[in-house]
Amino acid sequence: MSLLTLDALTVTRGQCPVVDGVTLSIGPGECVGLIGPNGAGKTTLMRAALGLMPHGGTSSLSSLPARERARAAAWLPQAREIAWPVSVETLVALGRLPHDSRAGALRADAVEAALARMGLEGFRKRKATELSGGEQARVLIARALAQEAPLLLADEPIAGLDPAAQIATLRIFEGLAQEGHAVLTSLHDLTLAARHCTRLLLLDRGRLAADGPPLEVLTEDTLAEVFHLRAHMLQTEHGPLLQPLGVLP
Ligand SMILES: Nc1ncnc2c1ncn2[C@@H]1O[C@H](COP(=O)(O)OP(=O)(O)OP(=O)(O)O)[C@@H](O)[C@H]1O
Repeated sequence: MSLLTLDALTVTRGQCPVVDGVTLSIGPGECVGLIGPNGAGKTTLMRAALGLMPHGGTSSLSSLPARERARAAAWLPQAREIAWPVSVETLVALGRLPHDSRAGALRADAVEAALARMGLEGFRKRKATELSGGEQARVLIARALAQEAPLLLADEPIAGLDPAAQIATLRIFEGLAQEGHAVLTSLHDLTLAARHCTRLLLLDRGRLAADGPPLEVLTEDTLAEVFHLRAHMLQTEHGPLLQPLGVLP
């Protein structure tokens, strides 16, 4: 069973393909990290997969009607804009909007579970616009969790979070996968990617350069070729640890 299937997904900006013929499938139980240097095409790939921008090839999500797609996949964009000064619990409850029956849309237990999962019970009455950047990020993740879609796509969700919140968030994503959901998340911290993801997709100038278990993707050769990074991947009692040593010319 696949929750997302891409076949030769391609996005062209001007003459240049920024996502170039990406074919892959993501199924239940997977926590997939999307990695690659700045500008590699990670955001573009996820937005095209969701049908949010014109593309060539196919995505199993992009042709779905909007409400159906929102029940199939939750989307956490990189830009964390909270437009209105609503309470945290109201904002998280907006995640229920794709569920069209009144009972589904108002299911308070889904909102409560999302607030609890993100450690936000104490914030429920606060205005979301009056929280710190990292707190707002947690609220937006909670809104995506409240959606209870089988697949979560998240664009750099841990950027700007403190170290404990980064690990806690990735553990939540791992937990979702263990419950039978799937997660596709872009991230730049390669150690956390290696520790918390079941699989990594490495994008290099729009092309899928590697796809597999983290330690098979994060080799010293691929780190050098794609990231221009000299680095060691150390195996420690706490799990893998990527030690950057220098930038290659
Ligand atoms: N609106 C746009 N118009 C033209 N080119 C764009 C536009 N948005 C992105 N690009 C280009 O598309 C390429 C891929 O961008 P994208 O944002 O997908 O990369 P990314 O891997 O998510 O990068 P980062 O890690 O920096 O967030 C980049 O070369 C970028 O300059």
